[in-house]
Amino acid sequence: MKRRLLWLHRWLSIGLAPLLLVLIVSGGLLAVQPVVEDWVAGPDADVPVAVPETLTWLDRLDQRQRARALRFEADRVLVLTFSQRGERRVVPFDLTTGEAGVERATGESFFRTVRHLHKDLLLGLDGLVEWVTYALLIIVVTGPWLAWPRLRNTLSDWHTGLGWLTLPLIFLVTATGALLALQWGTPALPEFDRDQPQVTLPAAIARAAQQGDLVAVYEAERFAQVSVALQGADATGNRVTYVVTPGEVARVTAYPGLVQSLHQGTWAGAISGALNGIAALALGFLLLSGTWVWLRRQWQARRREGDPAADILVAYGSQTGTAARWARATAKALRDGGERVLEASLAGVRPEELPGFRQVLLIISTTGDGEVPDAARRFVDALPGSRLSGARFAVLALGDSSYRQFCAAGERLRQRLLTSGAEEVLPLVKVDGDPAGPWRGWMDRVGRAVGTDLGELEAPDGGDQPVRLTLAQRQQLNDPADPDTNEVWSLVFECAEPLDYRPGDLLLVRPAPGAPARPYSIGSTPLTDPRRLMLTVAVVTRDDGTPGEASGLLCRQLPVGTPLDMTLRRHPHFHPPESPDRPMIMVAAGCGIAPFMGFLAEQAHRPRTGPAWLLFGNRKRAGDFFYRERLQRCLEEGHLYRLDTAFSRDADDGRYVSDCIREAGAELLDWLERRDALLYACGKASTLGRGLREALTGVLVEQRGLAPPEARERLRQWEAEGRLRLDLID
Ligand SMILES: Cc1cc2nc3c(=O)[nH]c(=O)nc-3n(C[C@H](O)[C@H](O)[C@H](O)COP(=O)(O)O)c2cc1C
Repeated sequence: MKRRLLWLHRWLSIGLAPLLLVLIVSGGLLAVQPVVEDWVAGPDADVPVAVPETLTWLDRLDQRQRARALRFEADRVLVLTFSQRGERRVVPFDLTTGEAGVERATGESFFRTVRHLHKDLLLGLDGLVEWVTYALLIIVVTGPWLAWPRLRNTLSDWHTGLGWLTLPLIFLVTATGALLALQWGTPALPEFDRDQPQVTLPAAIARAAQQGDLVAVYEAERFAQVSVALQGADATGNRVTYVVTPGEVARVTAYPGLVQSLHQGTWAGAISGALNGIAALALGFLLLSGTWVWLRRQWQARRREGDPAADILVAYGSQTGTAARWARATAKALRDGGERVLEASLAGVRPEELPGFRQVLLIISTTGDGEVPDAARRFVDALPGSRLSGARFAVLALGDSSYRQFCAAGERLRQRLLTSGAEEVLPLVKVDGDPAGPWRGWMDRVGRAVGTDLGELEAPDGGDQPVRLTLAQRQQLNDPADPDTNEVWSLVFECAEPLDYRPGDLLLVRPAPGAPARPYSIGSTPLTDPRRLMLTVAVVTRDDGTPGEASGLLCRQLPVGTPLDMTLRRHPHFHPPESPDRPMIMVAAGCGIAPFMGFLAEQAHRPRTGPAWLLFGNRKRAGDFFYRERLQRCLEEGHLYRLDTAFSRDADDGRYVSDCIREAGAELLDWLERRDALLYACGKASTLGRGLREALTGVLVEQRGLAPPEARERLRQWEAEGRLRLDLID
């Protein structure tokens, strides 16, 4: 329901913005018209002038009966308006002397134009104005259902806050506008024949006095070619309005009527005019601020790293950061060669964008059992059915031939691009292990394909680093007596040399020569002790009940005190925030807590003002609440600002970490959007990965009124911007 309302509110406003703006600005000007006119011309008469005296003055001052309008003002001034050959003249007469004063240049013709603009856009489009008025009423009425006001200094909160604050006023002017469009509250005018001779002002006044109860006059004006509308008073001093047509003298009772005077802001003189003016200002602000917020979001969604006018796209799909690092080196080499390059994660690219580039270079790794990295999955899934003729691409596929499906993700990407009609400009290059050599060969051909001399190529810094570590401690974290829990160990390794790494980097363990390496997140910081490094490892159980090779080696077979050769790999995408005041949210399921113990250790050593919030889920509070005491201490010492837990197999809980996200949705969004927090999540792709995306999508739908596709798009955008960082492995 809320989604539909938001859809209506947004698209009616944006679609009709120019027309709405014309109506709002012209309405605002008309609201202040009486005040401006009083200021230019002087206030109206307090007392009407008797009919015989009015007729005498007209007889004296306008013998040829040319006046179009008359108006008595204070201090005995009679203003006559003449129009001759399309030109309006406004002449004031001092009734004490009978002399004509200086002709006035009133704002009347300006306001007449504005009134026309307000009623029919100067083009006779009163039907269109009518529909736009109903649309504006829908926009105003749907507004309050979309968000509560909040006292925060962002443009979108000003939009909501001001909308709520001025709601009675803006509702009044729009609802009365819609009623008038429906002909409610407008006076019923007598029928008349436009071919009849014109009724003059004195004739109209005389007839209204004879046939009706008019005894004194405030003002009169000819209208609709042959008629006269006049305002005066009856014998008891009550205001009366007459419309005198060639055939009829009609006393109009409903004029101006409550609806009309509410809409025009004339029910309480200058004050009501000012209130309507405020309503118009508020509506104008709401329209512009709402549109601006929307445009800004659109623009942000398209923001990428690099040159907006780039004609070469370097895009990557990376699970643990290698492809991203080589993509960066690729982009840098091309930029150094004078090319205009856009560098982006495939998480932030749509297939239909590819034909817009002269050349598309794709670097993609394979993960899991021949799978596409998480961040690139959406892109690869969207390829079938895309029409990409005109797109020119080359793929560098990273992989490891010890896996059964060597470079399968790169092959799948290439195949789908070809099927969609894209043209492959260089043959696919498959990388086995270290990309340095094959990358240089590929770049030579890339340079030739784009016609640039790439010169000296710079391989990325911080490549894999071989390390020899000795197991120093091993401690089981789950309760071995509880068969409901997974076997998880905390391992501490020592190194003879100080190690250079950051929490979140990876330690690759190859259990036997030729066997695939397994990555483990490092959960310590060199700030505590540069010669020690901590891992949290779950024992993988294979279908036949035997443990996985790498996890079995680390948790069961490797005796304490034994050295092991491993590889340290940078994973900069999953480091704690660089800026010390940037808040961080950590979402961990099971042994996904691994890197965050390092984040918290770093938090304790670096003076940081940005708070840390951990959401942790596992099976049983008593059996596998990993690092419980240490987390408790972090809370007490203030390194952890908040800890939410969920235990799915406890009778008194039964929640998953994704439920924690749903429950804390409003606050979580506040951290992400207003406090510019980073959200990290670590766990299994199949469980945490899916649960987290669904929960965050649900929160955006519920809290921000987005449609699910929009919410998913927002997540994709956050992932592409690096606000949402996932380390998901199966
Ligand atoms: C858990 C895991 C699974 C992998 N699965 C495959 C695979 O199925 N096929 C393959 O060729 N390479 C596989 N690899 C090797 C990676 O593709 C290779 O290490 C690559 O350089 C990683 O790049 P990235 O850091 O950008 O994800 C796997 C690596 C890991 C850590």
